[in-house]
Amino acid sequence: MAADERLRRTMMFVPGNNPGLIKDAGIFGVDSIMFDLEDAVNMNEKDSARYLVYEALQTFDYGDAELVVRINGLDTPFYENDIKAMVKAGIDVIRLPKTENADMIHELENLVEAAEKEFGREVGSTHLMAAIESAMGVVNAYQIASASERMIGIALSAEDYTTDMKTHRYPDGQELLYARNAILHAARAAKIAAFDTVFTNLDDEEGFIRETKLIHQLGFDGKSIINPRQVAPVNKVFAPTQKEILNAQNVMAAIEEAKRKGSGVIAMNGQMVDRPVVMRAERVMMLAKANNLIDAEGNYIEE
Ligand SMILES: CC(=O)SCCNC(=O)CCNC(=O)[C@H](O)C(C)(C)COP(=O)(O)OP(=O)(O)OC[C@H]1O[C@@H](n2cnc3c(N)ncnc32)[C@H](O)[C@@H]1OP(=O)(O)O
Ligand SMILES: O=C([O-])CC(=O)C(=O)O
Ligand SMILES: [Mg+2]
Repeated sequence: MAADERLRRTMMFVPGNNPGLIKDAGIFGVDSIMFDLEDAVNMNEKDSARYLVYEALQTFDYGDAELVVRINGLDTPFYENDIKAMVKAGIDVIRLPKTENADMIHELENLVEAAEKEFGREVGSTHLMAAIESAMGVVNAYQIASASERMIGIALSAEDYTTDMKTHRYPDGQELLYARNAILHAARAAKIAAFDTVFTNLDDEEGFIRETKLIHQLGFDGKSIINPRQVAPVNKVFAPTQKEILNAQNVMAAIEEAKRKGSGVIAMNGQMVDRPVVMRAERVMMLAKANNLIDAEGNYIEE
């Protein structure tokens, strides 16, 4: 599947030092599994975690999930070995934490390309994404997002970001309003995905759903998550309603009719249907399919 066609509603952190979690990470239906070599792993376990994730990637079948690894930052002694091992293992996406500027993506890209050549991987096959965790990163978000053809997304990392901003996270999320919007605009302008940050209080399901509804409304593609219990609520928020699905089906039928008549635009119930409307309808149908809300013929399945 092309990198930009994927659904990326849930990107689940899996600590790279925990064999049990790594083994079972594929059974929860997440869109992307993100093995973590950075902050979930103690300093004295960096080498063993890298080895464990490398072995897991050779051993386990994670089905259709996109496989991502969060490597250690460019200010650590670990990132070069992380990049080599993960490229050798054939990881889909490398996520760089604490990204401040485009030069960091260029450095990452050079090392990834060298590793692809060293290990006989196709040059360009390893995709990249950046976590933005500071004021500097937010200010440079578009430069970061557009720094490489390999970039598939940027993510807000609010735990470190709020620390850098000399605040902390509040239930209403006002402290993240600017960063969320800046990151979204940068991602959309660069035509890559935007991911919202983790929600760390696993017992506050109501707060988690409230935050997910907000970021869905803003336009994020999905959320970084830390636990399988967070998958179903995110998918539910991102699932289209029956009305949205029926409307999308009508749009697709109308545009087919327009094409038969040799036109790219047509009116449907007095509303103009053109390319942006069709693109929204296509995304609704993709989400409907992912949530098993339509059958193979595209008919809505009554609950
Ligand atoms: C600020 C940052 O950098 S955030 C990123 C770094 N942090 C992380 O990676 C943390 C990832 N999450 C976790 O380690 C765990 O979810 C914890 C420690 C937060 C909570 O763990 P638990 O209390 O065991 O959660 P819970 O009881 O809900 O787990 C349910 C099941 O899901 C499994 N599970 C929980 N989290 C994960 C995960 N992230 N990946 C895979 N499996 C998981 C558990 O092993 C358990 O399986 P079982 O039923 O077979 O025993
Ligand atoms: O990427 C995330 O959401 C987790 C993280 O590192 C942070 O919040 O600092
Ligand atoms: Mg962080």
